Amino acid sequence: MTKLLIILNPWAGRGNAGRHRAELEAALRQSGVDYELAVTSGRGGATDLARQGAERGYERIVAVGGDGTINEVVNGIKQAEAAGGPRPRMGIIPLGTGSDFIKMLDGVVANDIRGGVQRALGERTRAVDIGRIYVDTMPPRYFINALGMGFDAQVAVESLKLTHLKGFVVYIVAVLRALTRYKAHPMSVEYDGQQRDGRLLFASVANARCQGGGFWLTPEAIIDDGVFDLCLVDNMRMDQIVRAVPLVMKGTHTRLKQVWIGRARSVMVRCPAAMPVATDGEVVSTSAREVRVELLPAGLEVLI
Ligand SMILES: Nc1ncnc2c1ncn2[C@@H]1O[C@H](COP(=O)(O)OP(=O)(O)OP(=O)(O)O)[C@@H](O)[C@H]1O
Repeated sequence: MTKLLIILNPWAGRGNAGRHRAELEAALRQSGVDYELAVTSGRGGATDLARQGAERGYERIVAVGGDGTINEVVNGIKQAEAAGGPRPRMGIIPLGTGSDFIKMLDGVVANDIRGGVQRALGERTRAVDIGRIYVDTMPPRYFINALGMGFDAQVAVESLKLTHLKGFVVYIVAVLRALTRYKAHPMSVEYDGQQRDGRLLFASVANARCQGGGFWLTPEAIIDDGVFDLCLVDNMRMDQIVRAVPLVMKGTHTRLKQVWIGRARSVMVRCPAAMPVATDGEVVSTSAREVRVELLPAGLEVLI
């Protein structure tokens, strides 16, 4: 009989996930499934729990939280697989702030606990692409939604500091803070053997269309097409960025002359002055000089 490992990040959605714990357990009990509930105690906790769960033979591991929790569970599953273990399938019960990744999954809506439990127990899966990144000398990390380098990663850095705010306002305030703090540096982007150099505001390598809690940076991306969508943005003045923000929220920024959209399977980004890097909204480094990205086609089965 199926046994689920449920990994709950109580802090996701600024405490929204923790407040739904009783409802989650009631839905699990009602479904009759055998499950173990593991609660994270801090950053990186969901990665350790997912890796240990995979090593202990769980075939289905369910992330309960936002994109950061999903990212950590993906990392745990992929780490266990890289060490020679089997690859469990991942379920998602979305209780986060932005929950951008689930916007790619038909019928998956935020805060739908019963629906999430049903999907975790069902047989429908979607094999989605996964990104693997090597940042300077750090061990590899994985992402499922998007990788940001430069200004968009600085937005993630700022949003982590805004613990007193909730919802979409977190990202708007984080953008405003990043605007006053971030300085664009020369970057060199190599993608599938081609190259673009310049003083970039940011470089984003995306698997999905939406990131940062509602910014449709790569509006044509498809999570299982075997290729990344790239969005490179030349440096802009502050007033130009402020005018571009509402366009990015609709995905219509792609017509701006400073924006370049492309596709690639492998990407290398160098920034001698060092840049912030974030995957799925989680800060990986605040001072990276070299980031290598590779695509793992159909790298994970998501229970849908
Ligand atoms: N017990 C905990 N206490 C505090 N923070 C935690 C705990 N467990 C995990 N975290 C951290 O919580 C952060 C936020 O998680 P997550 O991204 O899932 O929620 P969110 O930011 O509200 O949603 P989204 O990323 O979809 O906007 C992650 O950086 C994670 O490492």
